[in-house]
Amino acid sequence: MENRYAVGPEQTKQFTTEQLRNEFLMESLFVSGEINMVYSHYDRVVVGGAIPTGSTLKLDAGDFLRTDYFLERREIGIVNIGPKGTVNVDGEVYELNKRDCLYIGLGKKEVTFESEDTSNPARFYFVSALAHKEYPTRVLPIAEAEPTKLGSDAESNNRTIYKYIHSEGIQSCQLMMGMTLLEPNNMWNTMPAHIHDRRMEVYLYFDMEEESRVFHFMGQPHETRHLVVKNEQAILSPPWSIHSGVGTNNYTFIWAMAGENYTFKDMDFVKMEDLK
Ligand SMILES: O=C[C@H](O)[C@@H](O)CC(=O)C(=O)O
Ligand SMILES: [Zn+2]
Repeated sequence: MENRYAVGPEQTKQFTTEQLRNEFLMESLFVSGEINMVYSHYDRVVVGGAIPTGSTLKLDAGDFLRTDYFLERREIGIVNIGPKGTVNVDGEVYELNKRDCLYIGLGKKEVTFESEDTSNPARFYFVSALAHKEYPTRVLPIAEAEPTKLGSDAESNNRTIYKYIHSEGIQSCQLMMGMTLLEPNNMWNTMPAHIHDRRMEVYLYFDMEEESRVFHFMGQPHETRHLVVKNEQAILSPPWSIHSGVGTNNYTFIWAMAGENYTFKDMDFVKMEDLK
């Protein structure tokens, strides 16, 4: 578990490219045969990746959380971004095909990840937030997630947002999670940009070619910076920051939020003349 403290906008202004990347970019969540996690102090979310290639990989609190088990005080959303795999939750087995989501509620003690075919392993992405009560553990296949069409070809941002965990989908304490698919030849996400000072957000970019890059924009609207992102890398987006990107090729991303309210539409859109 890697620790990341929360930094503020005034400090962030002074950062070099390397410092920006160290604070906000998670470059190596996905490593074959490993489970890797980052603990962020923005709303205390844990972001992780697991690629089970041999035996199962266990979601473990280790000595970092100082709880007896990972979900003792937490809930978690998991999306498989690779070939078929299973998640075992206290003996109950959940199958996840590519793009399916599993939510596990507070208090479940043992969570393990497994691939159906270890030579072509599953790739589990997850985001966990603090929880105050147990909501039912539930799978939502991508086909049953609620789609919302946004953008247009003319603006190069024609895309569909699928919501998995939110007030009208899988219920949770504070975690919201979904996936955005761009139509072919559309490269912009979340432009016009927005901020929501009441919630932090995590972005995972994937389904990208090795040579493709996303230029992810962050920062206060009048003080933007960018991060150059490769396939299966994730971004911590502070509550004071925009989060928007443009790719050199098509890509998909998973967004997750945690924080004060549970209102997906709570977003303050940034006027174009205010972006600097
Ligand atoms: O607060 C909401 C999140 O930023 C995402 O839902 C935005 C997004 O997926 C998009 O516009 O493409
Ligand atoms: Zn947002």
